[in-house]
Amino acid sequence: MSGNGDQVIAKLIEMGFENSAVVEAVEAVGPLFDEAIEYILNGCNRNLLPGVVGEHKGACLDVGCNGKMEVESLPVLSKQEAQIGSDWEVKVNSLLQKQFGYSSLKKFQKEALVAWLDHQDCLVLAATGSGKSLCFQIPALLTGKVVVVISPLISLMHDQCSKLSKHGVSACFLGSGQPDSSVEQKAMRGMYNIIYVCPETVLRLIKPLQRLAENRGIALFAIDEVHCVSKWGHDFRPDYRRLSVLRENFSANCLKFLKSDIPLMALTATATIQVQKDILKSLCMSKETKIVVTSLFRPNLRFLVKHSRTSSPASYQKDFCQLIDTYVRKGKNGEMKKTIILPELDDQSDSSSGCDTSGADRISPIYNLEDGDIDADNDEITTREKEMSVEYLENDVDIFQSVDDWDGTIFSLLPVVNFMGILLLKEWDICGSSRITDPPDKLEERGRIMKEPLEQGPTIIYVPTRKETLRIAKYLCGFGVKAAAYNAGLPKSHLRRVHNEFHENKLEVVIATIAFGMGIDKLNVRRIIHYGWPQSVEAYYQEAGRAGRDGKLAECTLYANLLKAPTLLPNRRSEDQTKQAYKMLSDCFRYGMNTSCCRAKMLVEYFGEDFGHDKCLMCDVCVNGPPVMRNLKEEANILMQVIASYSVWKNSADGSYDDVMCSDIRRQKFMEKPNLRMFVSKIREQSQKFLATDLLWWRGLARILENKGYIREGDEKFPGSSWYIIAIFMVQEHLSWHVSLTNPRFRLNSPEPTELGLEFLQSENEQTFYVYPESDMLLSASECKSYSSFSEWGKGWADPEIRRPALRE
Ligand SMILES: Nc1ncnc2c1ncn2[C@@H]1O[C@H](COP(=O)(O)OP(=O)(O)OP(=O)(O)O)[C@@H](O)[C@H]1O
Ligand SMILES: [Mg+2]
Repeated sequence: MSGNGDQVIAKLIEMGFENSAVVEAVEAVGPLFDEAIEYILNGCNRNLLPGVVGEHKGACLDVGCNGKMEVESLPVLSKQEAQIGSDWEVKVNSLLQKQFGYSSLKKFQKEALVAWLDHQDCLVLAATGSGKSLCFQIPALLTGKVVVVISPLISLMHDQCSKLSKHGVSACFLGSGQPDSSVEQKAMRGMYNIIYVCPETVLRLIKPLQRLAENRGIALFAIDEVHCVSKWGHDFRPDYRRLSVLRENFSANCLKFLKSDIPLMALTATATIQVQKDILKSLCMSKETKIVVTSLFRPNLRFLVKHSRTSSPASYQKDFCQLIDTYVRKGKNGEMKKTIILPELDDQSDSSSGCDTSGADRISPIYNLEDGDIDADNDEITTREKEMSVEYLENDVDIFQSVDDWDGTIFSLLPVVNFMGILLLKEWDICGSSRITDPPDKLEERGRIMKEPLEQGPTIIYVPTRKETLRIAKYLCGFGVKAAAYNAGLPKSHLRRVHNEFHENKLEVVIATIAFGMGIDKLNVRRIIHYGWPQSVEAYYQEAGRAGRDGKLAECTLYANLLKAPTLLPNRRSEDQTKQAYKMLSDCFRYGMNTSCCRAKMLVEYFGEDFGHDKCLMCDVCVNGPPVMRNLKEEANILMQVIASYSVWKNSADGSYDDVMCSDIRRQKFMEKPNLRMFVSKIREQSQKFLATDLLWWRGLARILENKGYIREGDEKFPGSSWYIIAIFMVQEHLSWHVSLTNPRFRLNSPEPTELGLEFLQSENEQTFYVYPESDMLLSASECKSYSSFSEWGKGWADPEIRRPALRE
């Protein structure tokens, strides 16, 4: 990043660097942000300050639930340079029981600790809710040294501090959200066992942290939610990328008093293989980094996808009827609490105008609102939203229960050699409670669990825009559901209250944007609803991971308009980031379109895990079975033909395409900007049989052909992209084939048949092409009223009676 000198100076000062140091750095390196930071930090290296800043007195300060500090004894085994003997496991188990009330470490936690004991860097890839936090909390307790945890959200840091405080562990968080200005100084004098800090702040604290390392000692740098490092990930935070300074500034080379580099421990639940590689490289983690991997499979989560137009009151009525029923109609003993008559709503009406809420408590979806507090029209989820969520802070949240019902049952332990030739510990660490303790291959047992009703518990509804959080909250409140909106544009007082009441089980439903997600550790969330397309599979799985952290059955439902391709939410992105964002959106779209593959399998395999089974037996695909396979040889042939002949024509301009292009203008347009619509109209001109076949249907077929490797995007400049999804955008937005992403000159070429595709076209003997039609194909066929050879399809799909038997052996 570079900018004008004043801007760079202002930003650096805002980050907390000293005025004089900033000015000196910018004078030395020019208005270059990264270089200036490096200059300042290197300056730190040159001028390491000796001496004790503060004395560690064997006492620590806890952030109590009221925000006050209380002095407590340090639960440490010894002071600096603790001798951790071979009996470390015994010590850890005793600490675990004493401090947390857990009986033992989970297998993956133990592996991460072994790496740390060996002074090794470690990358922990473990499922949401599996207990990654403990991997970096234990080293602090075991040594009495400080653990510095880099975390992306202040709300998350605060939650963790509050929870630790409940367990009698001293912890604090630093940064813009810290109301007490003395905490930072105290932390740098070694008065807390665990310091949570956001990346922006850690960059400015390098020098004091080096002093801390010399005095009390730093046992470990933990980088939580480390997928934020990677621009290939779903939640890229540029400041995370600068964390390579930790390796540079806390190595034995740099700090002579260290015997070995201070180890780095990086943790996440949602990193694809590409992201994992990027993390290791970006953080300059050691070549010897130990990678601890658990299965990302969450066996107690049931995944479903449902078609809904979303964001209209008519859809709310259809989609939330059951939810309202769950919370409002059933009282404590199962009897009706109050009668709510669901009103007939018309699509245009205001979300709650037609609701009969007589007798229902009127609940406001927003607390403490003053006029002008909400900009309901601000639909954008911008970088600012994330920043605001970073700024948001609760002072009085201390509501977590101490629960010990997560059992690390290991199903298999198989070493796998990963992409770097590093030995991976691959384990099935199933986070089940007593209700779900069986491995996924015990079909009958899982089939039984699947049929059981969900227990009582709250719901989180994720929506793409701030406006929708308000609309849906208002709609649900209108029926007496205790619901509240949560988005970063709302006043902090409201957000604090929602956070509190959600954790205290006073709220039944929270309707949130992405501002309410990462790391939230509430045990009994029973439903996660995504209302509208998520931006990526990673974000989806991360948010879905808030459900069922008690190990009991929970449901994750994606409601999306399966007839409409998703769109990218506005955000500032570079060209590369935009391409990547489209790629991730396209993967998410595939997940929604899928009708034949187990959803849990699709999700975990997205992250590079071999699921090892065909079915989870709980998701909608496993339960309902795939639709009937269809022989689409004829349809595939004709689509391939028009694409292939276009490709030939484009290369040789032999005029064959002219025959079907009626006007010069159209021909010209097609020549320059071919799109699926035009291919389809060409098919319609060639064959009466396909006159009524919907464009959406062809779109689905094109996707299947691409998946089979029969067609591909011709432009190598856009690797990994799916041309079909771009085509969808174009069809919907009436855009040209020349897609303008961030760079208007960016150009996509037309799809072309692959060699495999050409072989397929020529294979006269190959009479069949059986495929599972996907969601858009089925829906478009079922909605098609006029003549269509596919008109029976939708019926087949909708009617379970004529679906495939659900659970095949
Ligand atoms: N060894 C253990 N035994 C029993 N329970 C544990 C153990 N370790 C952690 N837990 C529990 O697991 C739950 C989830 O822990 P944590 O928040 O660390 O998960 P996480 O892996 O960081 O999830 P996410 O990826 O969503 O942030 C916590 O409620 C914690 O109490
Ligand atoms: Mg976590």
